[in-house]
Formats: sequence, C-alpha cells, structure tokens
Amino acid sequence: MTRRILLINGPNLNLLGRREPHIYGKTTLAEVEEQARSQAASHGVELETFQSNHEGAIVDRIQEAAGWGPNAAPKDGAAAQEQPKVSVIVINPGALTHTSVAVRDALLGVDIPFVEVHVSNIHAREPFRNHSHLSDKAAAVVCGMGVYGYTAAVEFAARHVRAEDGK
Ligand SMILES: O=C1C[C@@](O)(C(=O)O)C[C@@H](O)[C@@H]1O
Repeated sequence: MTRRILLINGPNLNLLGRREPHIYGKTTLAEVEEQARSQAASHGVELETFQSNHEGAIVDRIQEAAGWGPNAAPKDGAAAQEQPKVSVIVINPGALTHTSVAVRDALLGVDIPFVEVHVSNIHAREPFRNHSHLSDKAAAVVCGMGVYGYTAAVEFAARHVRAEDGK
C-alpha cells in the first residue's frame, strides 16, 4: 500500500516568502511544498499538501486524513481497503498553535502521529507564542530552523513511514 505524509500549513503561511521575511525568510510555501514532495518521493512516500487560513477547514482535512469527516470519500468494500492512508501528519499550525483546542482534538481524534513545525523559534518570541496546544502530544517538534525545519520534519516522517513498513 502506498504510504502518505500530509503536510498542513495554517493561517498566513500562504504568505511565506513575503510575510515578515526577517522572521520567516524568503522561501515561498510553493517552494517548501515542492521540496517536501520530492524529498518524500526519494523515500518512496507520497506527500500531500494542504494550506488554509481557516481553523475548521484544517479540522476537516485532518479528519479526512483518517478517511472521516465531511469531505471524506464514501468507503465501502474493496475500494476502502485500497485507499492509501496518511501515516504521518507534518503540521505548521501558524497562530492556531497557540489558540486551537479544535486542531489538537482533531489530531488526537484521528490518532495519526504528527510532527509540529515552526519556522521561527516560538520560545524566543512574544510570551503568547511560547505555549503550544500541540507539543505535548507531538511525536516531534521542530522550531527555529527556518524553512529547513520542514526538511527535517519530512525526513523524520519518511523514516517513520519506512519503519512502519519494516524496511
Ligand atoms: O504564523 C505563525 C508561524 C509560526 O508557526 C512559525 O512557523 O514560526 C509561529 C507562530 O507563532 C505564528 O503565528
């Protein structure tokens, strides 16, 4: 079965490269996503991407990763068996990190391991950014490495997927 990684980016990360470049750098989200896709492919893993500025859309997409939720394809019979599963979620929740119990509940609800990524070092910024609603449940947390954090997270996720396959 094809294994999948789902890369989710939350609010304002569509502006990567243009937004506060002194904090988030000049690499665009399209470049991050393309690099992540080919990096995963080099491990024989498919990578899907999703960005939204809307909390509910992110909750829906997380549920969909488990084959649930309002947008999930109907599952029955053999087709359901063959549907590739998302094995790991890599997520930069943006500001939702600090506010969203709903995103936390969605990630815990689907029981898919996740890696939390932040481009900036959230512990070296304003106090309201120091707390994450996700970190205590994350398989790993990457922050302060710039967009290289996505590379580190995808590498970790791909290894996890391969380990699942017993390779
Ligand atoms: O939107 C973001 C981006 C961020 O998640 C990061 O990648 O460093 C950090 C958050 O505090 C902020 O709201």
